Amino acid sequence: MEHVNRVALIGTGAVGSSYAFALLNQGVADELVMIDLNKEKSEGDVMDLNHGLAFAPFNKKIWFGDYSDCKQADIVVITAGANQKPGETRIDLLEKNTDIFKSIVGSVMKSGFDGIFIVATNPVDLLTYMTWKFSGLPVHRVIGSGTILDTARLKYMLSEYFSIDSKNVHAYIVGEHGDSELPVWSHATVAGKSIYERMEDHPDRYNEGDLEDIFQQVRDAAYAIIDRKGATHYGIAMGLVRLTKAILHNENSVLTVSSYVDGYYDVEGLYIGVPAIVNRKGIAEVIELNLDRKEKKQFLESADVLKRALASIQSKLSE
Ligand SMILES: NC(=O)C1=CN([C@@H]2O[C@H](COP(=O)(O)OP(=O)(O)OC[C@H]3O[C@@H](n4cnc5c(N)ncnc54)[C@H](O)[C@@H]3O)[C@@H](O)[C@H]2O)C=CC1
Ligand SMILES: CC(=O)C(=O)O
Repeated sequence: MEHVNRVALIGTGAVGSSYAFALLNQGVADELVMIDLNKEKSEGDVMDLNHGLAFAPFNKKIWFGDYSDCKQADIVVITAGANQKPGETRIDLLEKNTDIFKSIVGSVMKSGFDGIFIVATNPVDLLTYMTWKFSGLPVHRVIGSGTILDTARLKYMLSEYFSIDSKNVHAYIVGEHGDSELPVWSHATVAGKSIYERMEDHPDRYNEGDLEDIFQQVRDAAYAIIDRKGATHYGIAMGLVRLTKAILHNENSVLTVSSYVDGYYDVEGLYIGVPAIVNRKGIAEVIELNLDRKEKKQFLESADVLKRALASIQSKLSE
């Protein structure tokens, strides 16, 4: 009998319901079970999505469920928890969301789940670490969305700046999904040329100083969107579907996910956004880029921000 791919989604708020919608429209996964404390809203979403099935690429099964449904899930995606209010950083959410995760991850594991976790709730690097600790699963089967969204934002903005299709732009944001993240300009390419070479082709059009402005817009994008509409959800939802597809379709895709690094980049025992090969087993390999001196310093500073935040919450692991 053919394997039926099941995704269990925990948290069906702005991010979760957008993910469900994108998953359905892209025809990824055979079954989707939606779980949330807010039963009414989640049930409403399930009804609404089911009414769109006739227009989806192929038929799916979608239902409002409970933790027992996680037992047969290939992937559990967690988007539950508090989001940032205007002016709040992602790290400000740490304590509140760690408590929520302790209960959610405990309930998922109690079901007998033995698949792959994808975490999107903020602060995502730290909650991915917590999910790993609370679940006891191997590190390669606990993945955070990390800087996939920031990398997508960077590709979009570079594509606009250079007037080149974003598919021909290769550039990564790494580090914390948050204020200390950094761009890896030393490995950025546009139309097969290093970003700096491409700028030299047209010195009348391009200026290296513009790169800092582009990066700042990427780093601060969430604040800009939250100020305008209260939350960001479409971009991350599409990124989560991309990640789900890379796993279920065994794609060996390179994505800047939050991965466990221990000894890589001199960082020990931390989840942080780095390029990694993702396939049916989860994270198959973390790619260690040859960062230049400035980037390495920034990366270590970003890891330090995460390390300090983690230290402030260590007691939650032994409670
Ligand atoms: N990693 C990334 O790039 C991004 C992450 N996010 C994060 O995603 C998270 C969710 O954001 P939104 O969807 O905007 O929030 P939201 O408030 O719209 O939805 C959160 C949902 O979680 C549910 N929930 C809370 N506690 C729960 C529990 N114990 N069990 C089950 N469900 C529970 C709520 O009922 C609600 O439906 C936030 O932490 C936000 O910062 C948002 C955008 C991008
Ligand atoms: C909210 C958030 O983490 C983002 O849009 O990047």
